[in-house]
Amino acid sequence: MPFLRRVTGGRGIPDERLAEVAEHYYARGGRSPINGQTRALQQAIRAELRRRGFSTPVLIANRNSEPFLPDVLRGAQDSGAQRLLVVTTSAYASYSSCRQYREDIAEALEQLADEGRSLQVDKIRQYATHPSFARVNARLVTDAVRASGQDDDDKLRVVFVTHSIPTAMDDTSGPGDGEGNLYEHQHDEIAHVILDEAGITLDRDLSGALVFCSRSGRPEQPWLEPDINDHLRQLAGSGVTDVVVAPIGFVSDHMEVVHDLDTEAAETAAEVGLRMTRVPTVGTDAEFVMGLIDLVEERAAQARGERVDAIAWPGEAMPSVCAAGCCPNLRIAKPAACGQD
Ligand SMILES: CC1=C(CCC(=O)O)c2cc3nc(cc4[nH]c(cc5[nH]c(cc1n2)c(C)c5CCC(=O)O)c(CCC(=O)O)c4C)C(CCC(=O)O)=C3C
Ligand SMILES: [Fe+2]
Repeated sequence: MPFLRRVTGGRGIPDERLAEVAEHYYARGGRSPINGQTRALQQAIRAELRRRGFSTPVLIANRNSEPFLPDVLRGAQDSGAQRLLVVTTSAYASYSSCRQYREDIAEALEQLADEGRSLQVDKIRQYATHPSFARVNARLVTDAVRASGQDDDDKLRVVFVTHSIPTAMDDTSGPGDGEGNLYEHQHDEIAHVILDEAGITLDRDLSGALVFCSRSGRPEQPWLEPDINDHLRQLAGSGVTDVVVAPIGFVSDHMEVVHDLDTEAAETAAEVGLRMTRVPTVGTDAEFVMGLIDLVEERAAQARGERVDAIAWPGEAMPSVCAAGCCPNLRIAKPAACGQD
């Protein structure tokens, strides 16, 4: 509950919802698998850096549980660090998946400034549009479609899933000079190229849809839809027998995946008679990790003032330094690090 209260900090998520979510954690020993998964990613990043000849220390900091960001920054400075480069475990644009992290970095730096400390913190660009991310997801979906054993294209659907967010948050996602809705748009584009790639590799005419999980908030507040469970019920009545569920919105098999998909959505699928194959998240896939370290090198080159060609697929590269006012906090304006504002 203390963790859940920190996550939702004053955002009007009803207590009943928190009590319900707490049960998902209690059912798994009172903790999330995300901690172990983040440590595995830390090791994989460290190994890839070593392979490229860098001995840079790799630290973990959380927004809502130990080790907390300000403590980690303080510790890093005590051991001699002057600059840090942030890699978030979150790929897409939006307030929840990008700016909120930047606000927490700014707040931590302010705390340190009050203690007379100063550190420079930069961040790699959001990597949903770095080619490695879509490529790894396409390979994982291809393998899962093959493993499903369903060869009839009419009977199989790929169900792409991401975290629902309030529609008001999606509406303002993006650099601000664009049309908004960049969160949903980036997912749509990735879902499309994955279907294309998997279809080409398997010589099949695959179809699928983008759906959402883990909605919270007040019922009267609109969030992105359809919910995966409603979508599965609908598919069952349309001749589909097999679903391949691809959690493209997440980078590890954390609680949203093991509970909301592997438990809840799997129950719905069983109830309506659909066979469900769940695609793994990118996790510590070597190609994904290499992509992250390519971005680390890209950001370092930018910091040295070198011209870099920021590769992207699908869509456009997100900036390493976010635009002023992008993906705004809809409740209170707060300072955010790693951006023009
Ligand atoms: C876009 C997005 C991502 C993906 C990008 C990213 O990864 O950043 C994400 C990831 C995650 N969300 C997580 C956990 C939770 N999110 C909650 C609540 C919320 N998430 C939101 C959005 C997102 N969330 C939003 C708009 C809310 C409403 C309240 C608010 O505006 O803040 C709540 C409160 C209870 C509830 O209502 O469900 C919990 C416990 C965990 C940890 C899982 C674990 O422990 O294994 C992870 C990785
Ligand atoms: Fe969340």
